[in-house]
Amino acid sequence: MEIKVCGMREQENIRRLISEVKPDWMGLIFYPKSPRYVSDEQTSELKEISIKKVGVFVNESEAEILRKAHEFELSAIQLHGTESPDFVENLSGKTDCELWKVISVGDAIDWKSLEGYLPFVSKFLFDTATSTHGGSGKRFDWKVLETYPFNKGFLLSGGLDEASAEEVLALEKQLAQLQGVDLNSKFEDSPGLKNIEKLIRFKKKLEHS
Ligand SMILES: O=C(O)c1ccccc1N[C@@H]1O[C@H](COP(=O)(O)O)[C@@H](O)[C@H]1O
Repeated sequence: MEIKVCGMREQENIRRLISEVKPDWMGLIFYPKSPRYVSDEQTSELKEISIKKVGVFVNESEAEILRKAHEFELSAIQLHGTESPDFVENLSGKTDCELWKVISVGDAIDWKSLEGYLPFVSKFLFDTATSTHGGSGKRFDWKVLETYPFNKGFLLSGGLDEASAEEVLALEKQLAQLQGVDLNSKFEDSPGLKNIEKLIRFKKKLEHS
């Protein structure tokens, strides 16, 4: 099970994340309205760090996404807005980064509407639909995923906390396409500052259950 820790930006916090938690991915949020926003001033301290970085974008222009991907040496681009399949197709021709499309989940998911993304994305990421786009700390009802019809892997997101580990493992038994989890606001002491001890405990629970 992969672990992505999102919304990182403080140097000492990142150093501890890499050495003590060792997640598979670290997320940098490039959505200006987010309290976890990473600005261009942080480029030099964040580019050359030894972990795969995912840039999180919300309805950002293609040029800006490509610029940030280059500047911050991203391995993946997480499209967290209402980006269309055409937008994702165009972007896929211009970058070597993995593309992840976020699906905002309300009461139900229209699986047909995801088909257009399939050739261009490495994975989907399911998050709770909210007006802030993400980082809400709110969970959706995971039952809607039980009818997931594709082979494509996905990450589970939206309000995951320490207590979610057992349920995540139960869902993994049901759905082989569940590749990993995305951890964010429920593991924070303040926006953008993760509680390393909570992350370590969560990872241990995933590994030892
Ligand atoms: O965290 C944010 O501020 C944010 C803002 C806009 C888009 C995405 C954002 N974060 C992503 O939100 C999900 C779920 O986070 P949470 O666990 O509910 O806090 C996660 O994928 C983050 O990458």
